[in-house]
Order: sequence, then C-alpha cells, then structure tokens
Amino acid sequence: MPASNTSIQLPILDISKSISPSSISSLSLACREWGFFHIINHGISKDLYIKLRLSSNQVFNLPYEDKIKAGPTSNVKTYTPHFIASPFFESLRVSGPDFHASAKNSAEVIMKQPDIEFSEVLKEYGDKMRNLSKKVTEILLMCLGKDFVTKFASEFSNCEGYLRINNYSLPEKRVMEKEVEGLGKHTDMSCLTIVYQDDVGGLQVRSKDGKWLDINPCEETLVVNIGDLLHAWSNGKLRSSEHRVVLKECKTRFSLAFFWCFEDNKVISAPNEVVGDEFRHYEPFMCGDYLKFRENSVRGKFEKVGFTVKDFAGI
Ligand SMILES: O=C(O)CCC(=O)C(=O)O
Ligand SMILES: [Fe+2]
Repeated sequence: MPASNTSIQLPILDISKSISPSSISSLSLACREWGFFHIINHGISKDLYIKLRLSSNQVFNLPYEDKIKAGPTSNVKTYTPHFIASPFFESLRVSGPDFHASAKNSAEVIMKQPDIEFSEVLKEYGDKMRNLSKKVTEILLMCLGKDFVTKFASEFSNCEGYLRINNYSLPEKRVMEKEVEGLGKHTDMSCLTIVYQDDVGGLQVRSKDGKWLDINPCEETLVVNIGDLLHAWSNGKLRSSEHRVVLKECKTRFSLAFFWCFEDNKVISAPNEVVGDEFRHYEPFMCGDYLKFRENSVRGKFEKVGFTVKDFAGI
C-alpha cells in the first residue's frame, strides 16, 4: 500500500447561512474535482455525538455471540461483523424513516436489556441528518444550475437515509510496521453521504490521478461526499470518488456515515438540462437494481472496487 501523508483543503460550507455565489462556485469546483467538502454549523451538538458514541460502544463491547444475532444471516441483518469489510471493521446499520424503531429492533435482538436511550439518540441523530441531507441536496442542485432547485428538487422528494455506525479497532499488541486498511477503497451507493469522523483521522480520498490524500478531521465539522446515485443523475458532474480508511497506529476509530439514497423503484436518468451539451454517460437504471448489483458482487460490496455505477450503467 503506498504511503500517504498529503492532505487536501476542501471548502467549508456554513450550512446555517444562505449560500453566497462565491461559495457556490468553490463548492462546484470541489464537487467536480473531489466529490468531497466540509460543513459547519450543522446542528449536531457534541453532546448528541457523545451520547450516540457511548450507547453504540455498549453494543460493540458485547460479545460476538450477542452481536451476531443481528448479523448477515439473521432476520434483521443490521450488524456487519469483523472480517467482512476488513478484519478491523465492524458496523451497525440503523435505517429511516423510523430510526427509533430500527434501532430498537436491533437492540432487542442483540442486548439482553435493551437500552432505551440508544433508540432515542438514534432517532434524534437520524432526523437531524435527514434534514441536513435535504439542505445539502438543494445546495448541490444550485451548483449544477440556475433554478435547478425549482426544477428538480421533486426528483429527490422520496429519498430516505440510513446510518452506518462504524467501529474500527486494531489488536492491542499488534506491531504496526505500516498502515493497514480499516475500510478498503470503495464508492458510496448513495446520493450523498454525511460523515462524522472522530479525531483519529485516516479517511482518504483518491485523486483523479490515483493518489491517496488525507481528509483530516476538524472539530465541529462534518464531511460530505457524493455517492454513485447522484454521480449518475448528474451525468458525472458531481463526482463519486473512491475513498478508504487507513489505520496508522494502534488505535480505535469511530465514525458515523449517513447515506442519503433514492427510493428503490426510482429510475435514475440525468435530465437533459443537467446533461447539457455533453455526452450522456449513463443509461437510465433502477436504483434498487444497482444496489442489488453491488450487494450481490463480492467485489462491489464493500471494497475491492471494480464494480461501480460505471460498470453497471456506463455508456
Ligand atoms: O469511517 C469513515 O470515516 C468513512 C466510512 C465510509 O466511507 C463508509 O462507511 O462508507
Ligand atoms: Fe464510504
């Protein structure tokens, strides 16, 4: 794995304010080049984050035998154990629209005495993320063209989100000769993803010429990245970049990735006005069919990219 120590400066968008024309242009550039940017004043308090982290850790700290009750072969399928995405990664999924019910469902399967706060905190976080995702979608439409919010916001009106709570850990006595992949390179199967990463760092984006660049954590700042669904809908104008997480020292790492997605039966086809005078790069496709394509191909699933929306619907 090539060593990496270069970080990139991404635009920081103050989501609490109305966006200025100069912010639109720097954001548009970042979305075309990197598909990544930062947001601040997002309304997720440190207190909410800490509560969510503490109650998630209660789940991750349980024995494997308990967690696997919600594993890939269970009815709920919300827990991804170690050794699927990587030996150092496990995650728990909580889905909208009813984040409370989804969290409660997993907690009841996994925990002997389900923690009521877990569902409440997840509801608060999920609902806030849904509102943030709607705001960010509108801003991205502004980046694509004048009046595009009025023209195209309705295409996104049935979007819904799910949260993946990611827990990274390295064996304690491991001698770290070099960094290891906590989560291998992949593109996200979303319209957009909003990530709360802790202060450990390790998130990296792959540049167009194949270099890995660090996206350094920054207090009070969330990372937003474009996923494959919006990449295809925008005819590639908003870039879904490959990214990964590397673990550099003997540390644990915790992140919250919220995926904002079209409904399964949505036909994704870039509107003519979005394509403009460029070539059309993607055939229309049904959102759910692409998700199935990724889930059913080991290569496309979590890592070992190769299979992305280009392979599925690229012209
Ligand atoms: O852990 C992170 O910072 C990012 C995780 C990620 O890329 C994902 O869950 O898709
Ligand atoms: Fe990702």
